[in-house]
Amino acid sequence: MSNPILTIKQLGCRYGSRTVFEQLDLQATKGEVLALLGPNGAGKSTLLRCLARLQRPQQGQIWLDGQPLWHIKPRLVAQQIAFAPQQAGLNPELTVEQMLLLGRTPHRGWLLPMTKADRAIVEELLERFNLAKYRRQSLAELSGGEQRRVIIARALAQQPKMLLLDEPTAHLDLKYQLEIMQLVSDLAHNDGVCVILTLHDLNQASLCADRIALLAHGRLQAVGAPSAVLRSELIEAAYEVPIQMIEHPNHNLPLVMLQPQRKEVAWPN
Ligand SMILES: Nc1ncnc2c1ncn2[C@@H]1O[C@H](COP(=O)(O)OP(=O)(O)OP(=O)(O)O)[C@@H](O)[C@H]1O
Repeated sequence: MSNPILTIKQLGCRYGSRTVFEQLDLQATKGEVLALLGPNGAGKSTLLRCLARLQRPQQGQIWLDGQPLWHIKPRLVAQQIAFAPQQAGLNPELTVEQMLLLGRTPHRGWLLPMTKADRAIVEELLERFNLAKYRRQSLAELSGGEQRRVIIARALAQQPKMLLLDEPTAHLDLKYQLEIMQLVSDLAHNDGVCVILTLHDLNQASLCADRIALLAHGRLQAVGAPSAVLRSELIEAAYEVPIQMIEHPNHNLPLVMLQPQRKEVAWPN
């Protein structure tokens, strides 16, 4: 891989005596969308937290643009990496607008006033995420989907080189799911951002990721293009459930179908 922005070597993480994953090697480049897949508890969020420097791994190393992540000053890390977690701490004092302005902090420092450029970035995001009408409301007053949009918009306000999104489509209706998938693609392919996101919807991953990394049973099981990773033997072993693969009708991409036991009941009309 040429000039990776992110290099992970032999990474291992545990909580107490419980190992979450180990011997994890992975690289990512500018301008790519990398989806992290894996069953509940596989360690996807833990890995994202390590990359956001919120959690120190017990083993291995992470390099950002060739520098060991833990040797870079926190402010410089915050200028380059933005993390949108599954849930933001709800601070009832802060409005949606203030939350987004907070995203500009790494670029201006705590005590410096907002510049016109900071405000313009926040205004554009309020419009883009259809949040302008909620600008003076607190997060606690918003629905789950609206809160997700605020969390993602705040991360974008940081204008990072690497964007980490933990389940960005959770709680979103179809329109916003599609919008997030499109946004992720635009950020990577037009603006050159490296986007790493966790997803539970394997088909969304197939449709929006350039590469997929499959984490299960404490190890990275496979990394590669959707067609290389979304294979029945790999998915069935990772998720421990029988599936069937089909091809998307309009794109040359694999889709994963569940096979529930369904009883056909004839209801009277
Ligand atoms: N702070 C913590 N203390 C102890 N154990 C933790 C902590 N955070 C996570 N774990 C455990 O580590 C494992 C990995 O959790 P993690 O949240 O990283 O998985 P995940 O793949 O993101 O799961 P999900 O898909 O359910 O969100 C889980 O078994 C979880 O219970």
